[in-house]
Amino acid sequence: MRQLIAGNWKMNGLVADSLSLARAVADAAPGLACDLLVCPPATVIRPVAEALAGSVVAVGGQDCHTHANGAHTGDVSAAMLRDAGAAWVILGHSERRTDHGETDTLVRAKVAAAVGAGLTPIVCVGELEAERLAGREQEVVGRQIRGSLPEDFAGVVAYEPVWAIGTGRTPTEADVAAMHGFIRAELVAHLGERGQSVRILYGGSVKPSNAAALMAVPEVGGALVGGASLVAADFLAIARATHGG
Ligand SMILES: O=C(CO)COP(=O)(O)O
Repeated sequence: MRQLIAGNWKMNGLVADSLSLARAVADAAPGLACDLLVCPPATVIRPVAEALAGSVVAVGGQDCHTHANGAHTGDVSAAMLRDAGAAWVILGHSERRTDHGETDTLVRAKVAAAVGAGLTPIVCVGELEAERLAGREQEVVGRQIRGSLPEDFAGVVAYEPVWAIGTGRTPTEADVAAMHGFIRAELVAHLGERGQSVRILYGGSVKPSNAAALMAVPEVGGALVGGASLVAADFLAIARATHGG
């Protein structure tokens, strides 16, 4: 399966800079051997999606509510993301889990809402540094997978160790291999045969300098890129580091 390079722009981007970033990615996309996705803030999804219409670059949101509409001030539903031009949505990012107290149960409900609205979910899992130091990373990630993914899950999983996000630190390739192998086994145990075809992205300080090594690790199906996705040249360099298999 082709690797997926997804950019999580987080809370960054006004219309003008978002459009130039999106266009720069789209211009280079036809020559790349991976799938490409950008996830801008909700306010610029529509202009970015319009600018990318007809390109191979997909657009996603960064969160959605569990309900399609209603009295939920400040929230955005999956149907609204879809209506704005998104086809994907990131769910359960550690920043959502930390900043907004999101639980596995809530993430699971959001997955159902996203799929119901026609979006493909990318569900994020990953341990805190203290949990890794205590040797509990597989226990934590296994619990997140079983709690956050419905049994009929057909999206993407992103392994993002919380301590690697925005820090410039990454796990060793051996640690990534061990965790992705563990996640694959958990997916198959939880989802049956369908668990074999779920792409497992790595996220956390992916840069042009480390992308080739990380993307070559077995069971790494691509990357979820934060900071480096805001610079077109860096995001594209990461995309060129995929193995296109
Ligand atoms: O959180 C991330 C992507 O969702 C990773 O962020 P950084 O690439 O900035 O570490």
